[in-house]
Amino acid sequence: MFLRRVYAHSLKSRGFHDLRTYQDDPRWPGWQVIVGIETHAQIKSRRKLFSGSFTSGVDDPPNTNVSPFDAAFPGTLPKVNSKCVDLAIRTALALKSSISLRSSFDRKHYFYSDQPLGYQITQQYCAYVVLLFINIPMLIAANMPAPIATNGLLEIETPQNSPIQVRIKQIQLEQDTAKSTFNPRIQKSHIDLNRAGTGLMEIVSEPDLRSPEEAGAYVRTLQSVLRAVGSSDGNMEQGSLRCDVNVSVNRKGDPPGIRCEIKNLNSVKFMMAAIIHEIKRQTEFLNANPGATVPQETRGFDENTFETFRLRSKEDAPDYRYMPDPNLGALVLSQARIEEIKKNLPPLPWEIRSRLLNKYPSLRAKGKSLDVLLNVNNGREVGFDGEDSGGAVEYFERLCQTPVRDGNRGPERDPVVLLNWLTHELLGQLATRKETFTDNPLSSSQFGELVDLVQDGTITGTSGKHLLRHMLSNPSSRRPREIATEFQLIALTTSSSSPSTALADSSATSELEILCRSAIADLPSEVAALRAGNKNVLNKIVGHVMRKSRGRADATATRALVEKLVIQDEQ
Ligand SMILES: Nc1ncnc2c1ncn2[C@@H]1O[C@H](COP(=O)(O)OP(=O)(O)OP(=O)(O)O)[C@@H](O)[C@H]1O
Ligand SMILES: [Mg+2]
Ligand SMILES: [Mg+2]
Repeated sequence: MFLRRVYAHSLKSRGFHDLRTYQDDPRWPGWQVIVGIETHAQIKSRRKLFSGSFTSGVDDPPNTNVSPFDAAFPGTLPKVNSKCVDLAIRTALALKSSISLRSSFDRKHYFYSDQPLGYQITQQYCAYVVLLFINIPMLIAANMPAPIATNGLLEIETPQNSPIQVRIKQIQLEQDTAKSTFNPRIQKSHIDLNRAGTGLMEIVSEPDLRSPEEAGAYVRTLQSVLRAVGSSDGNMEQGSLRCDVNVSVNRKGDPPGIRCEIKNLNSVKFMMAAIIHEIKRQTEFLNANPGATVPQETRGFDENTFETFRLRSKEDAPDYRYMPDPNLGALVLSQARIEEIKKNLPPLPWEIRSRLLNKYPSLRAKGKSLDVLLNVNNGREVGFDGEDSGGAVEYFERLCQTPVRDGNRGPERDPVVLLNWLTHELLGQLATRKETFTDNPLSSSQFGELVDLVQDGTITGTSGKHLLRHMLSNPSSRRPREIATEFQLIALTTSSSSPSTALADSSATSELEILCRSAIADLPSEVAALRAGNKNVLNKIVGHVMRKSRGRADATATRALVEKLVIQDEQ
């Protein structure tokens, strides 16, 4: 009993007090997987954390945004950028953390070419002097962890489970490093100091995740929170969000295993693949070495082989020689400042989600697409005045309104159809162009009209996608109907199933008939098979017509017409 209590206490002190009930996973039966994630999110501020120089985008020429402090010139001093602090407070409030009214900065020493100062300024310990009055006054230098926020909570959802509460251990402010690139051809390293000193938030989760899927959901949810509060772009591809993932395995009923940390993962896909490989590697090791524990290591991830590899063992772990930064005083926050930021906190993803579901109940079945929408909802400009330049959610809500065109009310729009077009087609095509929602040049009235044209049969779905591609490449204020007419995208239909549009005129009808007749002439053996009762070949004939019409033929109308013509010819 006593030992059990001691064991429970030791787990609790290591952050495991909330161990969830064991759930067997058929991919690794008998094993429990534990994952904790350290996320580094670049703070979305115009200036760096401790210097006045601007932060850089990916396209900035190397070494253009560098102050003497960023380049570690002797005699230069850091000065905290209060905007970065405010954004960290926003994040902490969104993650339901307790904010330290007094925190401090430390130096974490290591020597690397992308680290001009020879140390990184971060938040690790608080070495201030505490006066204790017991019998005689005692002076104690307390080494207390002092990050800006601790004890947070983030609720995540996975399709398999009910919502999971992931505890956030701490949020700390720190500097980003410079970037070094090695050119093997000329055997030279190049250093770009643009990133040096950019503000980062390290957000550390407790070991509350139990599968690669939960880890993926955690990072995606965190991304949407950071974007909603405007504290980070959270863009993994561009490096504004990077994850170190800690993985351990233990047999059912055993205490948690020894963790290995996989560094610097820059996509959710790679992170999940790294976890899967670690589970395989660690369980194989434990099966092959009964009674042993997994050696604690820091590992990297090879994006080509999808495997992790050893970087260093615990024994080789560097001694960072943490010490308080003597050039930076304590970071003292007033309750009033925190309250002010709280008052202006924009709605959080889960609040927006439930508001949208209330307004459009049919979206309940579209949970995944809704998450995509919330995740890209970062159109707003960062500012504390509550100004909103319009994110993806606002765009979607504008789309859902019944349009009034030329004084007439348009058709009622279906939120499910609009969400599909927005998340699959619009975001999909933007992604192939390496763009994000903020680059979308289509107004909500243009995009809404485009979807209306497809919905009322004026153009086919295929033509709708072509039209969208064209409008993304050639931004203008022109109406989609006008462009569709100019490019002859108007659907070819039969007169009997003519859509409610004046544009599907009789010439279009005859064009479809001509195309169907020529397909019948081109495919005699398929026509013979159709006559013999093989309905499957109909798809081939319809496909032929669709191709010849460059996607303008309406599939249902074409099907009916081909059948009719084949039967007619027979008679
Ligand atoms: N047994 C375990 N299995 C998996 N993850 C664990 C386990 N124990 C702790 N963790 C996770 O490891 C992470 C530890 O991060 P933390 O920043 O506290 O320390 P660190 O990795 O030692 O330091 P550094 O910031 O220098 O990398 C946390 O996310 C925690 O949840
Ligand atoms: Mg850490
Ligand atoms: Mg770590």
